Amino acid sequence: MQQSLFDAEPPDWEIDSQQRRLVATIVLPGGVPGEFDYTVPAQFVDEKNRAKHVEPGRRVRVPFGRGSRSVAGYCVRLEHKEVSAGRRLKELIDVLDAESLVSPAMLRLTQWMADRYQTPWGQVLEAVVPSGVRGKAGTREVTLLSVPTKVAAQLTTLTLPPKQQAVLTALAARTGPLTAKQLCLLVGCTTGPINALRKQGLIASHVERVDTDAISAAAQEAPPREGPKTLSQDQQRTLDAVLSVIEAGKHQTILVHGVTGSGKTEVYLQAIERVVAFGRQAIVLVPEISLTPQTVRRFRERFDHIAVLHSRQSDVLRHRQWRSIARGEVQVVIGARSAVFAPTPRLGLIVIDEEHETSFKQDTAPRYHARDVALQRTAEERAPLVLGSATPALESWVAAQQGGGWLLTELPRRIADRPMPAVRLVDLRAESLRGALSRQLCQAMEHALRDSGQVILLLNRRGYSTHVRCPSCKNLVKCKHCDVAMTFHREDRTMLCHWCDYRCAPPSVCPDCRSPTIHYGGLGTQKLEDEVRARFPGIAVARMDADTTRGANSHELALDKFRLGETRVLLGTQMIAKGLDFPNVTLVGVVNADSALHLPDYRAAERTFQLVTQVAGRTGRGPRGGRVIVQTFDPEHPALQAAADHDFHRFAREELPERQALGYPPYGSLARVIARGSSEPLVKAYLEELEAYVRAGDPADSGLRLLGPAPAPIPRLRGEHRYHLLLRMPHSEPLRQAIAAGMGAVVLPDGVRSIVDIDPVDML
Ligand SMILES: Nc1ncnc2c1ncn2[C@@H]1O[C@H](COP(=O)(O)OP(=O)(O)OP(=O)(O)O)[C@@H](O)[C@H]1O
Ligand SMILES: [Zn+2]
Repeated sequence: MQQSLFDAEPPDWEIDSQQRRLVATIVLPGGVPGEFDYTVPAQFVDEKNRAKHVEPGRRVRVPFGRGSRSVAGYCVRLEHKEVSAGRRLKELIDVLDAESLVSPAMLRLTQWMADRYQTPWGQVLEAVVPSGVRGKAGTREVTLLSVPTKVAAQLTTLTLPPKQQAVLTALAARTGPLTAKQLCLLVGCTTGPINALRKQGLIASHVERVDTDAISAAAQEAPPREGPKTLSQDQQRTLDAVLSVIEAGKHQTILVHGVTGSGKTEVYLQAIERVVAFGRQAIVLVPEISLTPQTVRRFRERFDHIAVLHSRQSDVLRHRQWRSIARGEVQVVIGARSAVFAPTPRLGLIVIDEEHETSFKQDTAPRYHARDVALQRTAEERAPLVLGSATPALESWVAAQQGGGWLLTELPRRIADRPMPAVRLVDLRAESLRGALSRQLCQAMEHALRDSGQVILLLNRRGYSTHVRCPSCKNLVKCKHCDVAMTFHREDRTMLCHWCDYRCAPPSVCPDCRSPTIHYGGLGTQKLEDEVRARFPGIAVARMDADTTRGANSHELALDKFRLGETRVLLGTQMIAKGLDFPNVTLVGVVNADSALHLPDYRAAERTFQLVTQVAGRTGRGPRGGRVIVQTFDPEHPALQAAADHDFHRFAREELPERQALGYPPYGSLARVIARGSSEPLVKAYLEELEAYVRAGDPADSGLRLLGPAPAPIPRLRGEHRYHLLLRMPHSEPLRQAIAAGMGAVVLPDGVRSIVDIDPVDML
């Protein structure tokens, strides 16, 4: 949608002067939709002042709206246009960036995202360019002085006052430019003679951005170099498939389905070596949680120039890395989902490891999925995309079947033909459980520890007691602001809401019926830790969850201790479930496999399959083998049965027909509109109106299905009521159009906010 901001009455003298004008098109970062045109004054196209040159990808300042408020926006287009008769465009006020923040390719990508995720283009750009880059963190502008070549040639023929002569000679003798301050120090003068020389045009100046300090970002010590490993047959076959696409210089998506421990990472490394040999760059996306020192080390052992991007970096470091990547100095960028926007000048390959992970989906606007963005980017920049997983997302799996257009390669065996670990499902209904650990799991732990093996225990709930309940009135202690149970954390003796972080003291009487007894039920990682310590005295136990990994390096330190064998039992939430490669782990225990099974989410079975398969994959990775105990109240569940057999094919075969019957992804496209506000009737009424509008405008044969509006599974969050509307259609494009039309037409009442989530992952 092209919009222009015109003044109401053009002055008379403008009307005749219709001509082609240079017009900059601007989008705004603050969520205002639309594109806005401005004319460009001559000073912003002056070749002599590149720092103030207007250019797509730079930010500019413009007068906006009726009051011509000055706002910053991104220039996304620059072209000569007929300015329509009798109208006058406003003028650009200033150019804010001395160089473009985003490449033309990235502009196209963000425009695609804006459409795909129904988010204003400017807002997408603001999210894609890190704040450290926008703020040019760690740099400042300096004015640098130099002697123009013409002047340098006739240096000896000039007659100048002695000080000026000294300054000019000193500056001419330097190979690089200097600041005025440096020059003063060098010659031992004030700025007087320098200014005099600048006035005469004998010294030229230009403005440049420099680092505030000279510390190199690459202070990391390089580990000893490793050569490539001799590949297994499966690995070689997979590598060949990837290399043939790399060499063809085209785009193609390759799904690498390899069981846990089949050596997928080695294949990525060798493929990237080829990309780097071609002078191109690779981007490797990993789930944030897998950004372990182990993964990074494996890349550092192979490549000279690595950039690691993660969420805990300072703005200064992020800005330096961004610039270094943009200059083409970095061979491999490793990072979580936002690394998909790394400004590599010659992209040769994107790899997404553990491509099924939900952390690749962003949960704030723009609600993009890094897999889809990577697909679009590699298609545009004609590079291969490699997706790897032991448990591919069903969307990817279907796309890689016959007719889906992707290539599929499989690694069905582990490295060195190691067997997959035996998995035993323990039926908790048949156990009279005193604590968290069944008799079988305890025995297996004793056995593993006696054999000097190590143990991983997965429990996907942090805290001590996950529900605190009054035994007489049966009421749960809930968060004051959210409709969710609060968790008791024993370390600081507080009740905590995991959604809004609200804390309060544990109640001494029931808040509802004042009964003096309160029951602390439900099992969290803290309680599990206590139980393990009590049952296995003298054994070093470590817990890893969001509470223990707040410190900057705590995650790495905990894993290092486990790798060195100082910790014997590692227990924690899903952050210990994937990516880890510790050969001495001979037992994995899943304390409660059902936690994800009963979520109100059509992917509940898939999530359960993935989690159990991935955590089971952490054992049996060394010559000593390994086994897995999975505790469940639902041992017949097909997802658990398939996970116990490490049988992804069977899981897919059983799950896909159900998805197909219901029209859920991968057989249909899904969107979710969530509305929230303090007034429940208003929130509900808004979605009802939206639902009615979309339904009325729907052609009968579109296949549209509308579900709701209904209260969201978490009906109240941070003091606001939440409703949602689910929309399903066979194809994504018409679905997005229907939503865009509805959102455009139905007025949002005051105090109600709404978001659109295309291809939602979070269903709560
Ligand atoms: N060709 C090879 N020869 C010997 N060892 C190898 C070879 N390829 C990989 N390895 C080793 O095998 C182990 C498992 O490999 P890797 O971690 O890459 O597997 P993966 O498929 O990524 O596993 P997961 O999906 O479980 O994370 C690693 O310790 C790795 O160094
Ligand atoms: Zn809360």
